[in-house]
Amino acid sequence: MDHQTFSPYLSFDREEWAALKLSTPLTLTEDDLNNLHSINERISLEEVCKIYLPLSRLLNLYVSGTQSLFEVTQTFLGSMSRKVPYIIGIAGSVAVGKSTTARIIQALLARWPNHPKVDLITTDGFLYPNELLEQRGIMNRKGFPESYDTRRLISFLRDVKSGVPEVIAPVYSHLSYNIIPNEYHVVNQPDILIVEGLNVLQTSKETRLDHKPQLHISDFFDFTIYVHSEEEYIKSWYLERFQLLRQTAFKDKNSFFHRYSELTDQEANDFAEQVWHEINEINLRENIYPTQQRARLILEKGSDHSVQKVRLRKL
Ligand SMILES: Nc1ncnc2c1ncn2[C@@H]1O[C@H](COP(=O)(O)OP(=O)(O)O)[C@@H](O)[C@H]1O
Ligand SMILES: CC(C)(COP(=O)(O)O)[C@@H](O)C(=O)NCCC(=O)O
Repeated sequence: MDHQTFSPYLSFDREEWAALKLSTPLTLTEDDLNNLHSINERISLEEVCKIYLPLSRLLNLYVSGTQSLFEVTQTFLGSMSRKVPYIIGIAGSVAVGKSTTARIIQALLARWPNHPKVDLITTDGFLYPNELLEQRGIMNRKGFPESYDTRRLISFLRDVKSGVPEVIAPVYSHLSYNIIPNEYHVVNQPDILIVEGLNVLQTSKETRLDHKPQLHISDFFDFTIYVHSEEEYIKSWYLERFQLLRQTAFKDKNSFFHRYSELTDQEANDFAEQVWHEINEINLRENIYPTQQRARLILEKGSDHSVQKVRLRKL
């Protein structure tokens, strides 16, 4: 017996995983490809076919399984309550590619007939506003567990999972580097909700004083994905993205980082390296990477973002 027999995960290399596309009835149209390229122009057709189509097939089977389970429960109860959204969580480091992965999955899942309405939110909307982070002296801890209004996120997830219509999520702007006052994303009973963020697999550290049972963010997910890569690659993607934003979004006078658009490339790189080392790298090591083994599926990306390995929990 090899070692894998005793792992909770089944492990697939790129080609083994690609073969699982099998009879996926859907092929990509020109429009689909344009849509995916508007998410990220560097996504190749090969990557979509080998990695993301099999993944959408697997997710479709899981969603269908849950929908069937819902129907048998309805038969058992003799009632007709509304089905509740299937929630997929996507976790991983800052800049590992969570939001790109989430948007590709959203686009592909929406093409299956049994779940056309796929919504997506990011947990950054549940960060405390900068004013509050400053008051608490934790502005340099953005993304750490204490920087999120976890109670509010849990209550949002509980409402969505209870079938409540029009549940609102606050919205974060990377441009203003803050929560946008009075702006909300309304989640209105989708078939599937994708929730993407650093913290989706985290459990709360504090113990409730009243000893009542405590809910964790991860309690609400039907399926969870952890996007993994080597720290060295993730750091380089972070630095690249920072340089790219400097040439685009940071030029905007309303951007929090506007002053960095005037720096030399070297100065900007030094600044981004500092933010990486002092905030995001520490958070990855202390609070994000340790949650990896709680995911049902792990995507491991190589230096060019291509997925090299997929690990799927046996149950
Ligand atoms: N599959 C991919 N192929 C090519 N580039 C990617 C891919 N995924 C992410 N990127 C790039 O890597 C950087 C980080 O990705 P992003 O999705 O913004 O990360 P996160 O949401 O985890 O912070 C971005 O510049 C993005 O364009
Ligand atoms: C907003 C973030 C915490 C990401 O949050 P998420 O959407 O994963 O919940 C992160 O992008 C961030 O801004 N980190 C702080 C350090 C930095 O400026 O990169």
